[in-house]
Amino acid sequence: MSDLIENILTRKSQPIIDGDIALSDIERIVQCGLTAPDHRALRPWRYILCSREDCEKLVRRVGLVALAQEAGDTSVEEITEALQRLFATAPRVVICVLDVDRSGRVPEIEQVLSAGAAIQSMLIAAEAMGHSGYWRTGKLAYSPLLSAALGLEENTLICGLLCLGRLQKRSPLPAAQRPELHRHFFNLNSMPCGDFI
Ligand SMILES: Cc1cc2nc3c(=O)[nH]c(=O)nc-3n(C[C@H](O)[C@H](O)[C@H](O)COP(=O)(O)O)c2cc1C
Repeated sequence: MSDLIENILTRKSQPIIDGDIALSDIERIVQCGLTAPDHRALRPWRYILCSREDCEKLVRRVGLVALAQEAGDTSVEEITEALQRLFATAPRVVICVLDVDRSGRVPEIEQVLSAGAAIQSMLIAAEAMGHSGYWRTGKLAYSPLLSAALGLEENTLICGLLCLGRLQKRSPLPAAQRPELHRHFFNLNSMPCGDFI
């Protein structure tokens, strides 16, 4: 089996990653994301790299946005805590955003699928390079405060906070963790027909 297939089959997200990775490796990983299938070549994705040192900067920006928008203290606290928790899990976070093209040329769902495909490619690339990753969303991805703090427009979605780093020792994929093929993959002849036949 090729290394690529083996990498995909044994891929495992790592929730806590400690070691940092070189910027050149992150650029390579993002380059892999940019090969995602993309209907009509919209190129709707953007990737914002943040390091642990950027966490406080983001927290400050969120505070300023909240002040300007007169948003409640609790939402600032929630986002601050979520940011601190996020950066405690990994040294680098790539914020994966999708600038949704609403011209109607490509349905939004296809743009979201493309953004997801790009993130999956980045996860696989990171692992193939000996690094680790974890795809997160949670309240941060859907926080208008964080979006504003990042200067994102209204038509922009945060599709993932891709945590990246290097582990001293990666935990292996536990046996039988992956779904069984026969539960998800069917032959047309084994599918029930509707009444129309
Ligand atoms: C769009 C998306 C968002 C996710 N958000 C979170 C999240 O916020 N927190 C979390 O613990 N796992 C999240 N996950 C799941 C993990 O990234 C991971 O896939 C899961 O823990 C299973 O591990 P595996 O990738 O090794 O199979 C998300 C997955 C996807 C596809």
